[in-house]
Amino acid sequence: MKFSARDIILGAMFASLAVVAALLLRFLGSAIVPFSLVPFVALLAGAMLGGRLGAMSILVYVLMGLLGLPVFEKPPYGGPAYVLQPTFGFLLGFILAAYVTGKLIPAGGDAGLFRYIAASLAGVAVYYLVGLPYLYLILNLYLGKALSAMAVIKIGFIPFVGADIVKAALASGLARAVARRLRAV
Ligand SMILES: O=C(O)CCCC[C@@H]1SC[C@@H]2NC(=O)N[C@@H]21
Repeated sequence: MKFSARDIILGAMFASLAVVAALLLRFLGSAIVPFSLVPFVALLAGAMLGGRLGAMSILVYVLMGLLGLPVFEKPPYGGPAYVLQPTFGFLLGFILAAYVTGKLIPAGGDAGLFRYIAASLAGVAVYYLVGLPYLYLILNLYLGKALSAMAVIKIGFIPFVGADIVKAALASGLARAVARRLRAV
């Protein structure tokens, strides 16, 4: 897999944006599943950089955290043991979501807004499909909470899905506007 200097700079920028997005909302407290702006960054990375580079940028963010940098939103904020946090599945899901979102948008910057929104919504579906089963497994099998699937949906999906659709729409609008501007120059 080859990346140009431009790819590396863009990937690093989006990894940094994910860090800023996580740090910005730390003050919200330590709910089991926090409100997060990282999904917005992941969808934007996929839509703007394409599947491969978008996913790579979010992978770099997740690896920074796993290596011990305090870049995640919830305590303990980083380190390898974060894989046992109930929300770690969402972080894995963001990598895949960036990939899927980017792959569903044709390169070249002339896709319509509907295409961007559909691709971003597919990305939202992807991170929930990874994040919710992971949340269920960690809460039940590791933390011994005995929660039903419905209870997990009430903690990890219902409070957030509306705002996540808004994030997908905003990421789509921004990515398309930037692509059109770049095509015009
Ligand atoms: O940093 C973490 O530990 C990941 C947080 C995941 C939060 C999830 S992502 C889907 C849903 N939308 C949000 O705004 N928060 C949750």
